[in-house]
Amino acid sequence: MRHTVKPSLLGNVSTGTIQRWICSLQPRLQHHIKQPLTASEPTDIQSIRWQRTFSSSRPHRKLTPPQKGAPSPSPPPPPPPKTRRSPLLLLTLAVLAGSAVYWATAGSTSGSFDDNGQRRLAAGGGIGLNKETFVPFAVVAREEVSPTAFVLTLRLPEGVSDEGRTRTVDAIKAAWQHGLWSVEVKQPQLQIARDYTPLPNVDGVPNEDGTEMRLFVRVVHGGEVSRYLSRRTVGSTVDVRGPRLSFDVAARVGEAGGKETTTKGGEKQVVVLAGGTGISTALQAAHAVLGQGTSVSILWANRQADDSIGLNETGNGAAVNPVVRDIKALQSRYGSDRVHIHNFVDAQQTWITEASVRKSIEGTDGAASGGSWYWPWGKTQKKTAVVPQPDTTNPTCVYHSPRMLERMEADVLRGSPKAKKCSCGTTAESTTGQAGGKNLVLVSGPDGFIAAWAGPKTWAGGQERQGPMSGILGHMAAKDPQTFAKWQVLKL
Ligand SMILES: Cc1cc2nc3c(=O)[nH]c(=O)nc-3n(C[C@H](O)[C@H](O)[C@H](O)COP(=O)(O)OP(=O)(O)OC[C@H]3O[C@@H](n4cnc5c(N)ncnc54)[C@H](O)[C@@H]3O)c2cc1C
Repeated sequence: MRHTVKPSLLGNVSTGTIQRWICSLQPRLQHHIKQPLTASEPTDIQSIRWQRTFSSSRPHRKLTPPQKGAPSPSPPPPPPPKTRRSPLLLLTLAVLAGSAVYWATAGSTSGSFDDNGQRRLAAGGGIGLNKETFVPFAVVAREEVSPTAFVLTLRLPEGVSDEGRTRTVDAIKAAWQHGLWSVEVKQPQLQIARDYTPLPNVDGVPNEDGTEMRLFVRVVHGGEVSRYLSRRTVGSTVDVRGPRLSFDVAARVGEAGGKETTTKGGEKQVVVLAGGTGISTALQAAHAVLGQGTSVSILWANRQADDSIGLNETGNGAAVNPVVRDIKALQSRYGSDRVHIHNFVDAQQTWITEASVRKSIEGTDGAASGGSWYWPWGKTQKKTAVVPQPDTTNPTCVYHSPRMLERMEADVLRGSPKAKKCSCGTTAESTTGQAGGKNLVLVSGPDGFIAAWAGPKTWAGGQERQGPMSGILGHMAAKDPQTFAKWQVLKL
C-alpha cells in the first residue's frame, strides 16, 4: 500500500519534489554515508560500522562556515533580486517537508511504498537475492528479544520466478558454507543501507524453502535503519541485497570440507568475544565449525540482563528469548562440553576481562602443549592432542599469515577461481593436503568494542581491512607470544 502524505502537512508540494529535496539533502542528513544509493542502480556502499549501544557517539560533522580571510574562488555574485527566496528559507522548508514525508511514511507499521513487494516483483524484483540490486523479502515472523532488540524472519515472497528462487537458495546456501556473512538492508525513504548478520538454523532443521533469513536487530538510539526495521511487521517487506561474504572460519581453523563428526572435544577452538548483536556472528562461527570437531566458547557481553534472559536458567525460562533459545539448541545438539557460553552484563557489573579471555585461550594452549588445561571454566582436563602449528611467517600461507590478514577484508569463496590454496599445510584444501589450522579469537561487536579488544580496523584502497592487532589482545599476545602463535584474531 502506498502511504499517502497529508496535504495539510505539505501544502501543494508533490511527493516527488520532496523526495528530490531529500536526495539533495542526503549528504548533510547522513553524515556517515559514503555513497548514496540510487533506486535504479544501487552502488556498493559501505555500511557504517557497528554503532550500537556500546559505542560512543561518533562526532557530528558540522557544516563549517567560510574562513575569515580565505581566498574567494570567484568574484562575488550580484545580490539576488529582492523577490527571490533565500536559500536558507528553501533549505529550512526542504528539511521540514522532508521530515514530514519521512515521519508520515516511516511511522506506518503496514509499510510505505511497495509494502507487499508485488509491484517491484513485477518490475524485475523477482530476480532473487543478488549482490547488485535490492530485492523485497517478506517479513514472515517477528520475535521480541528485549525492549530494544528483536528477530525478524525474512523470506522470498510469492511471485518470484523459479530462476530467482533458485538463485536465492544457492546464494544463501553458499554463504552458509562459506562461514561468516551478512546482508544489506535498505531504508527506502532515505535510500541508505546497513549490514545485518543472519542467525543460523542451529537445530539442524532446514527452513521451509531455503530462502529464509533471520536477522537479530538492536534498535540504535537515533539510528535510521534499525529504527525502520523495528517498525516492520509481519506481512510487510524489507529490501535486501547480498550476500556479503566475510571470513571462512572453517578453513582458517583447518577443518574446511570435513564431514560432521560425533567426536567430542575437538582439537581446535574458536573463542568469540561478542558484544550485543555480535552474538549473531558467534552463532554463525559456531554453525561453521561445530560439525567438524572444533569447540566454541562464546563470551557474550550485553548492557542489560534482558538481552540474555533465560541463559542461565534451565527449563522454559529460556524459551522467551529466541537468541537464548538458539544458544541452548546449539548446546543440546553438540554438547555443552563443546559449546560454552559465558554471559556478562554491564548493568550487573560483570564485564569480559583479560582473565576470562585468558581462561578460554589457555584451555587449548594447555591441550596443544600437553599440560592440564582449563576447559570449561575452571575445570581441569587432560591433554587430548598435539596439533601441528602452521608456518605463519610464510606469506603464501593465505589463511594464517598475520601479515596477509592485516590487509584483508574477507576471504574469497572456497572453490571459486580466485581462491588460493594455503601453502602452509594447515587446511583441508592446502597444497600439502595436511590438516592443521589455527585456533581463532573472533571479536564481533560495535567499533569501540572491537578497537578495545583487538585494535581498530583500517581503511585502504576503499576497503575496510583488518589492520594490525593491538588492544587488549595485542597486549596479551605481546606478553605471551608462544600461546598466541597458535591463535589468530579476526575483527568482525
Ligand atoms: C558486517 C556487519 C554486520 C552487522 N550485523 C548486525 C546485526 O546482525 N544486528 C544489528 O543490530 N546490527 C548489525 N550491524 C550494525 C548495523 O549495520 C547498523 O550499523 C546498526 O543497525 C545501526 O544502523 P542505523 O542505521 O540504525 O544507525 P545510524 O543511523 O547509522 O546511526 C548510528 C549511530 O550514529 C548516530 N548518528 C546518526 N546520525 C548522526 C549524526 N549526524 N551525527 C552524529 N551521530 C549520528 C545515531 O544516533 C546512532 O547512535 C552490523 C554491522 C556490520 C558492519
